[in-house]
Amino acid sequence: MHEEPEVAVLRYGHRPGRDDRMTTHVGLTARALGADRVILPDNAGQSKETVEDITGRFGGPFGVELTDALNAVIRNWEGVVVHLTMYGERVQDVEEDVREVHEETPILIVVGGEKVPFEVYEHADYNVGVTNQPHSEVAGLAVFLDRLFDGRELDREWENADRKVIPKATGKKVVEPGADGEASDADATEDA
Ligand SMILES: C[S@@+](CC[C@H](N)C(=O)[O-])C[C@H]1O[C@@H](n2cnc3c(N)ncnc32)[C@H](O)[C@@H]1O
Repeated sequence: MHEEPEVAVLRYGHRPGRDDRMTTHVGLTARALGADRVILPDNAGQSKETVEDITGRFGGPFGVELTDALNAVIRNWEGVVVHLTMYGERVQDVEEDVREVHEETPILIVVGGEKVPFEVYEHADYNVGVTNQPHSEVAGLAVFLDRLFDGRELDREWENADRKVIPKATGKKVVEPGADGEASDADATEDA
């Protein structure tokens, strides 16, 4: 999926303390569900560290950046800007359009925290609602990415991981990936 044009996620706003987990989860969700990088406000350094730590252990590639110029990131984006908001067009009505545009063009997905200024709505090429009900930036991002990639992100392979979870019906199995990327039984640890 990484030969496709870039998918970046911009976390618009961060209240230290109150938003720490949410901002971290925006980053982790962006990573797990197929985005190439997340851009966080510069007061979210702790979230950056956590997402980088997870990428170091569970694999990448995935980039994490801080910015002190959220509006400039949106204004200067060379591609399509999708702002996720409960007030937007229904995701099921625009997803096909967005997928087509993405075949040729990088996408910046903007998710808010506290109130998002109207300027963002105006600059966005698409304001998209994952339902028109209030919920969470993490939930909205997850559903949108899954629609964007049409589920392909679920089969993604991870590079340079120092551990890999082997899916099990019951219990936990974590292994060290072998040189060929395959797990070896000798490496297996239960309950890691
Ligand atoms: C807790 S909401 C607060 C939004 C705030 N009331 C405003 O007007 O911008 C935080 C973020 O979650 C996302 N969000 C919440 N509900 C959504 C929905 N139904 N569809 C898409 N995104 C949603 C948006 O990105 C929003 O900025």
